[in-house]
Amino acid sequence: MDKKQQLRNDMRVLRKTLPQRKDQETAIHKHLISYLLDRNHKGRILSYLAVQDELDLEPVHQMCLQSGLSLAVPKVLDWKAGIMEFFEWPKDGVFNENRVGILEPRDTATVEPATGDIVLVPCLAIDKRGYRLGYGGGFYDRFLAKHPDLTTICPVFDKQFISRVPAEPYDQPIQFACLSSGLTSLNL
Ligand SMILES: Nc1nc2c(c(=O)[nH]1)N(C=O)[C@@H](CNc1ccc(C(=O)N[C@@H](CCC(=O)O)C(=O)O)cc1)CN2
Ligand SMILES: Nc1ncnc2c1ncn2[C@@H]1O[C@H](COP(=O)(O)OP(=O)(O)OP(=O)(O)O)[C@@H](O)[C@H]1O
Repeated sequence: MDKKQQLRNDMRVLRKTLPQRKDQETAIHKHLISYLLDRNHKGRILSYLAVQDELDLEPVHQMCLQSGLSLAVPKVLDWKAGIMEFFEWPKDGVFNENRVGILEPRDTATVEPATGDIVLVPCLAIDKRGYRLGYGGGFYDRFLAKHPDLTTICPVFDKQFISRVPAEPYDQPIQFACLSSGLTSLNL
């Protein structure tokens, strides 16, 4: 098994037994919400709907909807080619479950990302250079390569912030990690 796959397996196991998971999650929500409100962000938030033991961003979504911030989540368009796009949050609450159990908007419009939009990127692990480990589909790498002018933030549990993620030439580094201690700049 290659290094990346081994690390994926290890991080999936680790994610199941995180210490103070709920406390960390709550702290991360607070930091993200303050960041979005303090910056008076007017663009879109491109978030994700948690699956398995992923960090759940529900309170952040609630804040976006209450504050009138425009919120979108991904929908996989082509599993083989690793293509996803973002779709507006459905005000009618209608989602479909995709083949790996992730909820995706059913009927809403696709969004064309604009400069400065904020992407909250799910990950299994991230390092201080901003290299991230996902499930291996290359969905975010392809999406971010097409849209280099977005602000990227990985919300992560402390144990997911690791010393080194093996990086490939196509890996798109992430700009910030949001940990329970706050937002930290990566890629330095
Ligand atoms: N919440 C969330 N949404 C997301 C992503 C994500 O990482 N998290 N994605 C980020 O890319 C895209 C979907 N990509 C995914 C790719 C593989 C698996 C996954 O669980 N694969 C299983 C095999 C499951 C199966 O085939 O039945 C595995 O790897 O074991 C999940 C999401 C778009 N939406
Ligand atoms: N911009 C790209 N163009 C073509 N292929 C790409 C691109 N980015 C990634 N890939 C392909 O996607 C595959 C998976 O990449 P990687 O292992 O980095 O996924 P990941 O970042 O863990 O997953 P995800 O982004 O879905 O969460 C690689 O085999 C790679 O060849």
